[in-house]
Amino acid sequence: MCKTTEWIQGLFSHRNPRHHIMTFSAILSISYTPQSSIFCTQKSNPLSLKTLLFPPQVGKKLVHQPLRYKGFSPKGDVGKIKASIKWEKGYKKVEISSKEHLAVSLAYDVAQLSNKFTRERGAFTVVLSGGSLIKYLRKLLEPPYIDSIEWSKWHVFWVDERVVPKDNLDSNYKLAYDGFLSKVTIPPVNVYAIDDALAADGAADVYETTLKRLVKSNVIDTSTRGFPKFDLMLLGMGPDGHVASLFPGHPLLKEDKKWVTFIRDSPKPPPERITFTIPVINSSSNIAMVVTGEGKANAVNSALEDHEKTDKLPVELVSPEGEWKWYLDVGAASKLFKE
Ligand SMILES: O=C(O)[C@H](O)[C@@H](O)[C@H](O)[C@H](O)COP(=O)(O)O
Repeated sequence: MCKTTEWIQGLFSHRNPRHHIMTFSAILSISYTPQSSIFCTQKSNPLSLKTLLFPPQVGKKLVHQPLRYKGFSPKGDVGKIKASIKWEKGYKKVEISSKEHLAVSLAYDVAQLSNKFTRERGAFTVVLSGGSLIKYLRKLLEPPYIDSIEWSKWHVFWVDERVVPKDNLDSNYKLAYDGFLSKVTIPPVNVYAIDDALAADGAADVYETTLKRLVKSNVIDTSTRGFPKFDLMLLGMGPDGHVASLFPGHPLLKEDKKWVTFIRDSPKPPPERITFTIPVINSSSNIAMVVTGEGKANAVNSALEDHEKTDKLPVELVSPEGEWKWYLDVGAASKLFKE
């Protein structure tokens, strides 16, 4: 159930001088209640609200003002602002909030999805990233979630992993284990770490074989194109727009057959990694993009604007079959909604 204290909805068109017409539907809310869900459909009366809040003469400028206009302060925890940005497959949902509120909202959404998939499929397949993502899962370790989530139904994977021993400080498995997995009751057999005894190519092959087995036994769903369809993929993004271990300009971005591949020249250390490919990422039922920090503002802006480009950032190749929601802090969102 979506509980929202105040809704402002405006529908508008914006002509991007560099490209062509983009249509945004911006939905702004102020709320202190963690009410959002990737599936949460907000009920409002756009016509009357539009008439009330955006008089007919409203143009581009006013439409871009609400972030400042509503007294949105980068320092104050004023609640969150949402925007739903239209794109060819529906809406990219965007939430902008403080880092603390981001963690609250993310936990709420993950718990909703866990309930849904556990009920519908008897399993919940979750893909983790490395980096700061793990710390944003921290609210799941607190009541009410820690006691109410059916952890035994979770199956945990990594969208990418560094090819290092599991007890190495660089290991994404170690990061997730120390910060999250060791504190919940997911059966160890449902946690799919890489085989750290193998080199990158072997580890990628073995990981793909594991995925194939789990697709066959219906633990992992399948997309119409025959790729594994994970229930929820939790992605981070680098300042250069990389996702998983798919980096700008790298040939791996074009991989369209393999499910899992490897890289030996990652520009972000350590150099050897395995990674899911773009078609696997795009087959997801839900993608949650968790992006914080001003250093990522340009890449965020690029990814959320809908104009045509030839040289796309990795994040701009993400185009999930299912739902797509962005969780941004004020820094990462600082270049959005600007003239
Ligand atoms: O193994 C990795 O390096 C990560 O999986 C990587 O893709 C990460 O998710 C992004 O770089 C964002 O990391 P931050 O959130 O820490 O910036």
